[in-house]
Amino acid sequence: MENDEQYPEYCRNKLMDFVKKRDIKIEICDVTLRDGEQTPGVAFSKEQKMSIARHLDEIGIEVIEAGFPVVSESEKDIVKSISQMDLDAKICCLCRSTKKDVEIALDCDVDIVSVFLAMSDLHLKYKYHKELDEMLTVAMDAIEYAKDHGLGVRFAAEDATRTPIDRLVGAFKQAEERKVDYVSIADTIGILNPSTAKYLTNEIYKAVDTKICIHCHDDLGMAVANTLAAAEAGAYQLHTTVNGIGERAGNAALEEVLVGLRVQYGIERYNLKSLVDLSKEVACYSKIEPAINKAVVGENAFSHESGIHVAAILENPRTYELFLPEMVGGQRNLIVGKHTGTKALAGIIKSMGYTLDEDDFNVLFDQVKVITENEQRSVNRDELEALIMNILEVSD
Ligand SMILES: CC(=O)SCCNC(=O)CCNC(=O)[C@H](O)C(C)(C)COP(=O)(O)OP(=O)(O)OC[C@H]1O[C@@H](n2cnc3c(N)ncnc32)[C@H](O)[C@@H]1OP(=O)(O)O
Ligand SMILES: O=C(O)CCC(=O)C(=O)O
Repeated sequence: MENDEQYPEYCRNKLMDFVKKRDIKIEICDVTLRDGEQTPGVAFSKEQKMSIARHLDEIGIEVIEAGFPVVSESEKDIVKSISQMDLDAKICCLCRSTKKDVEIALDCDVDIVSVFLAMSDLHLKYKYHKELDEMLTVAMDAIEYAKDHGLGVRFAAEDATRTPIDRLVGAFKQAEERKVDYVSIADTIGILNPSTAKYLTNEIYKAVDTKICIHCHDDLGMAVANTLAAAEAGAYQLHTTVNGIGERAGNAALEEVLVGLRVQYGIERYNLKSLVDLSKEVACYSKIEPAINKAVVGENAFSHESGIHVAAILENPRTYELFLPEMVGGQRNLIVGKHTGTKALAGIIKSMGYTLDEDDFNVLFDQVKVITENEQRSVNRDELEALIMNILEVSD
């Protein structure tokens, strides 16, 4: 394989030079330990949460949402323990729009509280059974209380993407008067697409001077695209979870957002080398394996079987890889299957230390085709070696 220094680890999307967008000035707030843990059936232990937090910090994640302390005494203890880990990342926790939740957060020594409030008609009517003004008054009181106690504050508009924009702007302005540090656009039910993510973020960007957060759910499989589209319109804090875990279809996947930031916008400051390890860790603790074809961290993210692809990859992997597996701590797998070609098979057996004469090679190639087609599967390296040994024995 060619090791050509002129190619970097990844291919920059040069088409981005033609796209109209704001300067990408961003930070990441990873919410794996809070929204990620809201995945049905997931409950991380204290040790697991602390280990994930350390890993996120090593990657260079700027803000870690450590939990929702009002959930339980144990959750409160975990959030406090993470706050005391002395990480570079700022530690944030979730609070309803109540003083009580902020008081509990204060006990946890967090840097930032995320005070959330839904303002859509549906949520006001069926969840709170209250008028907007009443809810907003309580929310602003909670925000003032948090600010008075020296906390950083995010005012998060739950279900923002089904809330009238003027109502959203009005509430954000009230929060801004109270000097909140961030306002958050939460796409709670995942209705956005990249066009509307850009439109809504742009409207908020024009109306307020406070940093904007974007929090996307993946109900239509667009959470990562929506997050990046919002960043192009001026969103500053991008919310992610490892492996995209979270409520229902999950959240914007950290690994995809980080690689997206690098490939699309050239943001290189995050240490991506441990993304695959972190994914495995979270998969183990959450007991949820990412899909085999999941971008960046799925088992097939760097697997290749097709003869034409493998033949080219053997010359230079960049022919069929947007970024090299080493960039994210992954590994390339060349698979022997129905679609394997002669160059690929020759390259693979050579890498295993074998060379066969033409007749033996043709026998091996035919055997591989028969097995993979009749049994509808690939051939692993042990089996391939056994086939080779058998052929060599017969021809001796
Ligand atoms: C979009 C999001 O992800 S929001 C976060 C969602 N996460 C979770 O719910 C996970 C953890 N939740 C829990 O452990 C519990 O639901 C708790 C501890 C938060 C609350 O438990 P309970 O006191 O038993 O209340 P319950 O869950 O039945 O109902 C929620 C209450 O919170 C209120 N509430 C919900 N959101 C808010 C808000 N943003 N601000 C103020 N009150 C709120 C509801 O109106 C309801 O109040 P009510 O009890 O007066 O009717
Ligand atoms: O916007 C936020 O910071 C959190 C909101 C949230 O979790 C949601 O609405 O799904």
